[in-house]
Amino acid sequence: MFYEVVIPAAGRGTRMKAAKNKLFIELAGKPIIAYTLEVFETDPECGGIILSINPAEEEMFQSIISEYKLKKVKKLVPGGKERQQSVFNGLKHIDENSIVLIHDGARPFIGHGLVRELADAAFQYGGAVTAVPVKDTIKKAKDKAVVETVERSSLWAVQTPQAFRVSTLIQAHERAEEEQFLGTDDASLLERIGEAVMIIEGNYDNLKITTPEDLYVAEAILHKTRT
Ligand SMILES: Nc1ccn([C@@H]2O[C@H](COP(=O)(O)OP(=O)(O)OP(=O)(O)O)[C@@H](O)[C@H]2O)c(=O)n1
Ligand SMILES: C[C@](O)(CO)[C@H](O)COP(=O)(O)O
Repeated sequence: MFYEVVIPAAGRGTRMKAAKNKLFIELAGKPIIAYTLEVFETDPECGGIILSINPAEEEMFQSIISEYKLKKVKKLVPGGKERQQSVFNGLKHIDENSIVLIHDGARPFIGHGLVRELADAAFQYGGAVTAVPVKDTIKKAKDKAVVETVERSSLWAVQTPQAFRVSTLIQAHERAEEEQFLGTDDASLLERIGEAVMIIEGNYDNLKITTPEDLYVAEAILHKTRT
């Protein structure tokens, strides 16, 4: 299934506590964002990439695009204050009759197989996310006092890519904006307006590089995939 992708890359990386956008941090000599972009660059089914960025970082992104010969990056658009706004800004540049994938710049370890499964599922159902079964016991708490233990068998830790029919996702974003709803992922915007979202089981390697210790894990995953 032919698709386009929006990559939100305009975050500040607050939790990484680095002096720069965490997407410029290098793993084995290559910036994190270059790994992420290369997955889509090398997938024949990907028609184009829209990158949402902080305009102050445009030169850095352009230099990575040129160094890694990323020809599918069609446009750099300004990101927003929140991830949701960065995605919405990118979405405005995607053909409304197609399938779009939304994928965090900070998740470099995805493969073509999963990407294609998601695009196919979005064509069939409207929305699809990749997720892994939750491994820990999850408790709800108020002021650190436990309120309840949530039944784990139905819990999934949701990742990106998330794939959608473009018209459905635009409608969901417009409604969220009108109603000032801010979600932590795009699928939640579909869920709240009653649109279907299917889960495609992914893998635990699809790490979102968020905090400093994630860099050690990322190096290990990279090493594993190269040996
Ligand atoms: N206003 C924002 C916030 C986040 N992102 C992007 O969304 C993805 C997931 O966000 P996260 O991992 O939370 O990144 P940051 O926002 O950079 O991190 P933090 O929340 O620690 O500041 C990242 O690729 C990030 O660049 C974005 O495009 N625009
Ligand atoms: C969309 C997401 O990757 C799903 O796991 C995640 O929620 C984005 O990161 P954030 O830390 O919530 O911005």
